[in-house]
Amino acid sequence: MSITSQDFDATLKRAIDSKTKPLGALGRIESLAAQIARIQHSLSPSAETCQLIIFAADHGMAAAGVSAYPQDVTRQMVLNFLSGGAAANVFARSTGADIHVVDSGIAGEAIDDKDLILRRIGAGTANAIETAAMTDEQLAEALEAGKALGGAGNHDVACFGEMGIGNTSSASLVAAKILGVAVADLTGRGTGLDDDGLTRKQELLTRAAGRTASKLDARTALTEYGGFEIAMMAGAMGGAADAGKIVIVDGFIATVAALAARDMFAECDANFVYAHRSAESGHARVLEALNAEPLLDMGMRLGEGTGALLAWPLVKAAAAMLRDMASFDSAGVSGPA
Ligand SMILES: O=C(O)c1ccc[n+]([C@@H]2O[C@H](COP(=O)([O-])O)[C@@H](O)[C@H]2O)c1
Ligand SMILES: Cc1cc2nc[nH]c2cc1C
Repeated sequence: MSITSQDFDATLKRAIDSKTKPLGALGRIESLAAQIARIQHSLSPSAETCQLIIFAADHGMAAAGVSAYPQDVTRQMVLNFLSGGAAANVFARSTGADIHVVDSGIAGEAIDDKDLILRRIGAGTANAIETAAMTDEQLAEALEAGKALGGAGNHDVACFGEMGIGNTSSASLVAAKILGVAVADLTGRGTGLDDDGLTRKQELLTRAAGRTASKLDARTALTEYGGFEIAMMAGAMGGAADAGKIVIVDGFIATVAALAARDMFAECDANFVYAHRSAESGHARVLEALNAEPLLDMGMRLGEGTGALLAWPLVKAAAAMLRDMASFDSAGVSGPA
């Protein structure tokens, strides 16, 4: 006989409330544990193993001057990931997560490195200020490749990160079109534009947004404005959720991928845990639209999945709490008077 979700929720609440602590005293760790238990349909859940996949790609828009850094930095940072020197590598080592890097469409020749996963959709997107960033076929290919990568392997936890100069512009446009809001309201400084740079970015993105209707479905928004890494990450989030993994959503760009995934893949968001509130100004608004309260607020705006990696220990601890903590009965501790 199968247990209904109502029965499961009641049993789960009893299990959490019977742990040796005052009722509710572990705060958000308790709701996080409940979410993980529902994802795994288990009162002994596990979040012990974690994989970070970083998707890297370039953006035609970068040439218009929407970023504080040159496009070459995407490729240079991928080489840095491959030699283990980036923040994502350091955090993966310090938390014990596995890390993989995917070329989703870096400009120029493909990088020749045995550790780099090649899923190149193209050598960067077209300039989305003037024209659609990618074709329908390219979007379908990126979503499929992402789904397969996100669903593979047997880690309990999947973190997805990105690297792509210009991708805050792409993410702001995709989010604005899915939510039907003005892109200027979701436009921030990215890697660190000054005031003049931000004004110019807002003007360019407003021009780009003017090419299409004010509200678009996720697939059209990704085709018009998405990056290959953002589309692949959205697919990976859907694939990982399908495979029953806990998905930790990183910063601004990753949250926009989650917003798109939610529109495209039914019920995947039940598996999403939002890691942190990025300092990128549009992130708070997108999180609000998702009704998501992230675990951390560290003033970070790096990307690469760094915020997701820092949130993993909280996720791991929440699962361990439910699985391993003694109950009042088993420990012989008195309940409330
Ligand atoms: O994750 C975030 O919230 C975040 C916020 C701002 C910037 N980034 C990173 O910075 C790059 C994009 O910034 P930009 O200014 O080139 O659009 C890209 O590689 C992202 O990983 C990431
Ligand atoms: C140096 C650098 C590292 C990054 N990591 C993610 N986005 C980045 C952007 C820059 C510019």
